[in-house]
Amino acid sequence: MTIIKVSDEQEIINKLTSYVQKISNDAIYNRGNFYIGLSGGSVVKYLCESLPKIDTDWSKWTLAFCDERVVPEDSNDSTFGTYKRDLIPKTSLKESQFVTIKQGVSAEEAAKDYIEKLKKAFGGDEFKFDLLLLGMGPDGHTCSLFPGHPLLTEASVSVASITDSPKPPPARITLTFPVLNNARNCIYAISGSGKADMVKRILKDKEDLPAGRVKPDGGSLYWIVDEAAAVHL
Ligand SMILES: O=C1O[C@H](COP(=O)(O)O)[C@@H](O)[C@H](O)[C@H]1O
Repeated sequence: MTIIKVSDEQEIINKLTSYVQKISNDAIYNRGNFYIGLSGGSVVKYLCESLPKIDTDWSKWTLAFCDERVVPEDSNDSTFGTYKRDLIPKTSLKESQFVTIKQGVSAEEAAKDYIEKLKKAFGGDEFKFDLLLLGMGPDGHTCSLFPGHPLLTEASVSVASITDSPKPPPARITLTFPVLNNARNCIYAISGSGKADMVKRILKDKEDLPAGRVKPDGGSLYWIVDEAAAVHL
């Protein structure tokens, strides 16, 4: 694990730009395509600023979601809806390159459908992402994997549904830990004093909280943390 301390949010964006550029171009050079998993929450604004600065072959990108809220695409809570509005117009990405959730169905059905869509995208049932871009809530959750929730030990499915998310909206789908820990690279982008206590509990005190369980098997893990969030490290 590499912890990268930066001064502020602008530096988080700069670091993301250089890391994603390198990882995407390596993936395209070595395997001909690039599979990335995007998160929601505060990470969205960083990515909508950093990704358009990247020099890459956008046509080789497939973009899926580490988790997604089961809401209409035009809802402010829809993670895809936000990237569609704030990222796509700034790049030459096409909407069809995003693996999106089925609309108008239950979380359970959306999760099952998402597994099928990922199988098509990856050409098989091993979902090996080149890069997952992750956020962490002040309670230590990542994706839609919350402290103390039974989904933390879910290993029978690659994408699970949740209808009792402690953070609204309650219905979501999420990648499970076996998929997260099968990624080639995972990057957390964390900012602000509101995350400082949790950053310390996970990175210094090594408490067993969901975000700390991301340890890609044979892959690389980076935590980009700004000064305010890293204050207790
Ligand atoms: O609800 C969610 O929360 C986490 C963390 O969000 P943040 O705003 O505290 O950064 C996010 O990573 C996840 O994708 C999202 O659905």
